[in-house]
Amino acid sequence: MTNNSISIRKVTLHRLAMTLKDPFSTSFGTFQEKDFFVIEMEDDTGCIGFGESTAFSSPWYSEETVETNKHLMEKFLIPLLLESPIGHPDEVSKRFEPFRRNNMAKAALEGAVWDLYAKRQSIPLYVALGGEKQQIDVGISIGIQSSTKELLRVVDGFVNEGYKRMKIKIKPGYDYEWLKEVRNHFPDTLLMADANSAYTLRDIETLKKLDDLNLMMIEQPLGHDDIIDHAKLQAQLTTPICLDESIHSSEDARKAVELGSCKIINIKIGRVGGLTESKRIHDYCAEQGISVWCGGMLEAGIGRAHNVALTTLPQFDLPGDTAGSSRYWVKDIIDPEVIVNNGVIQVPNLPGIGYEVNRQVLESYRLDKSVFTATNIL
Ligand SMILES: O=C(O)CCC(=O)c1ccccc1C(=O)O
Ligand SMILES: [Mg+2]
Repeated sequence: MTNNSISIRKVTLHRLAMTLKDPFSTSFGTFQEKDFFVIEMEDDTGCIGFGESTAFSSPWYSEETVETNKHLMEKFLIPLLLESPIGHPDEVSKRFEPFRRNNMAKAALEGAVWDLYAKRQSIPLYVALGGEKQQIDVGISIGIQSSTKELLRVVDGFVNEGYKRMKIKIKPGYDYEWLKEVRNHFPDTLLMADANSAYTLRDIETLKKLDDLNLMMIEQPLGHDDIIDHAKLQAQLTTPICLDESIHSSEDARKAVELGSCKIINIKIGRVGGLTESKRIHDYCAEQGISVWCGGMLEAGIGRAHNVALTTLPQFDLPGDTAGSSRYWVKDIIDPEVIVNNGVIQVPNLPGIGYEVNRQVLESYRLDKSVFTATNIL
């Protein structure tokens, strides 16, 4: 270990409950309450880094939940971080490797180490990651609506706000006809669909019809754990398939690309186990000429800031789902909030994640707090 290595002295888990301004519906369920952890990590010099957990309360996007995140962090992952100094944030995912999966629990802690690492050097997190962009283009993800009229109204609002592309959630019975209405009203808008695994190959005729709508891509139409059927489907569609749920690592990305299961990958830091693995997928996709974009998990400000930093890497060549704080929250936990102007976020040139955590607001949402130090876990 060099004397630059990071000795973590204290990890605080703040458990927060926030309520979305509007319910958000997908093919698998409706979200309004968001329960998650803010990870506060302090080193032996008093420097502090922040991370945010992305699992939901129910295991319907992936098998992880807020409670499994808590279990993994408290019992297995935090003790590993407190055990010995860390030379570089890239070592964190390596250190977590003995424990299978649980990527969102790992990513929440790893994100705090990355922020801490950047803050110790007084450089922005995006610079520490090797990012280049000073501003990033973003789109928005639109949940399932009650009527086509309502869907058109919502799309119109976000088009007028300047978001760079509209992603519309679909499910069987809420797909072609609904999207055709949107396409007819917005002939030149960049549109895509996200099925969250709601279809099977038996639905191929419906999925092929979507080829008429000039969609940028269809995200995760088939099984959450599938790359075989997606390859069969991609061979029969002109619209590119983008994988979300199926990709948990750079190895998954390689296999999916080699099989022809997708032409685009949605990178979510939580789903793939952290920023180091996100970068690895990014680098592989850059080599292969595969487009990537940054997905979202309805994050509060800290998770959102991590997404902004990651998106500055060059192969993030399509607008992601990182909408502004005000799309989700009455009051976000960071100052300033993430602001989107005409579909563009200005990347902050401040140390670490580049946004201040507002302790007063954080505490107003806090249900619980637990503290771990090198001594009290022994
Ligand atoms: O606005 C966001 O943060 C992304 C919203 C979104 O599409 C989503 C929200 C919850 C669970 C899964 C997904 C998804 O990308 O599939
Ligand atoms: Mg998705």
